[in-house]
Amino acid sequence: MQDRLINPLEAAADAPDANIRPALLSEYIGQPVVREQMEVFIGAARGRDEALDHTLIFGPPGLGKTTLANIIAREMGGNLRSTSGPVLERAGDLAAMLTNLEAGDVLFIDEIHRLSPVIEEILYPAMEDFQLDIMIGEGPAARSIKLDLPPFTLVAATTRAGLLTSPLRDRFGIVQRLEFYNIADLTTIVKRAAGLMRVTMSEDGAIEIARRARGTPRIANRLLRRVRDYAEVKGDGCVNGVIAASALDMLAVDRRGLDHLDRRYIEILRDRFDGGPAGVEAVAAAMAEDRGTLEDVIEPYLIQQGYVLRTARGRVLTQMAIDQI
Ligand SMILES: Nc1ncnc2c1ncn2[C@@H]1O[C@H](COP(=O)(O)OP(=O)(O)OP(=O)(O)O)[C@@H](O)[C@H]1O
Ligand SMILES: [Mg+2]
Repeated sequence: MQDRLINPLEAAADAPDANIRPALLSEYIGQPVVREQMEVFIGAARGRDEALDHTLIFGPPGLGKTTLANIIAREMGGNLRSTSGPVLERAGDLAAMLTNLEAGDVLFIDEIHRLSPVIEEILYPAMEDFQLDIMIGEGPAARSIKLDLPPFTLVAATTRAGLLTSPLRDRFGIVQRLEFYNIADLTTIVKRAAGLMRVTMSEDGAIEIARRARGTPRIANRLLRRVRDYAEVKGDGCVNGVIAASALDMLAVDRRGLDHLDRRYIEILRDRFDGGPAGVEAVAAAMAEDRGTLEDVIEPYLIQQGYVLRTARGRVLTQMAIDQI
């Protein structure tokens, strides 16, 4: 996965993204349903001077979950406190975060599906009644204390909504699912980022990058940086359609936005499993990848684009995949 330029997972090299990450809902491109709903819910909560309901955001990596969490805090005028499921190991870790919140703050828990059951239990009363119920000390000296928490908003993100327990899921008043972006929205995202990065770019340059970004803003921004390098060295610095296309060809990102992992998945399903149906475990083993990577990172886009079907009997390649790959 390491060498995958269009790997949608976040990498250290994406750090400069902080400057191009949208800060307001009006700068959040695409996702019209999510944006419209959040405008209404945030507007209403602000009007009543209440904390926004707890919000769960789910969708494949790189589509803008963390970005949306930041925007919610900003639009609500609260502070954002961030943590993640795997980081919250002990009850005290969560208690410390909760007791430091001020009214109207947003507590952002990334990868909420990786929360331990103990921590989850503490979260329930905190979400429902803004109460913290914890045990202090051990053995005979142990006692339970109850603390009132200020009204806050829990914003949680996950790539695997299916892994959430239903009591946890049910405690979110707002659930938003992010979709892959279409070419038009990705083109706008690329143009906006290019503007902020002071890259000169033509419309067809932006479209070429958008087409190959696998429906994912993080990948679009990453490809933009590499194409800019190419334009500076091999051209006059301007990213036009021709420069973008030859840069992306050099980077082995194909015209459908598929990369070698996507193609390998399709080839394995076609050649070793006769096009399927094949169980996800079997395909993962054949690819020497884990099942989670297949389900989170590779399959969502292939399914959305119509290359692969997920059936009760397993994964099946569509005619389109057989014709094109
Ligand atoms: N709607 C959007 N409009 C413009 N840019 C966006 C949008 N969504 C995401 N981006 C850009 O894509 C980058 C990746 O988004 P983000 O980090 O929010 O993804 P994520 O869903 O949290 O991914 P992960 O699952 O890996 O945590 C951001 O830095 C931002 O620049
Ligand atoms: Mg994130």
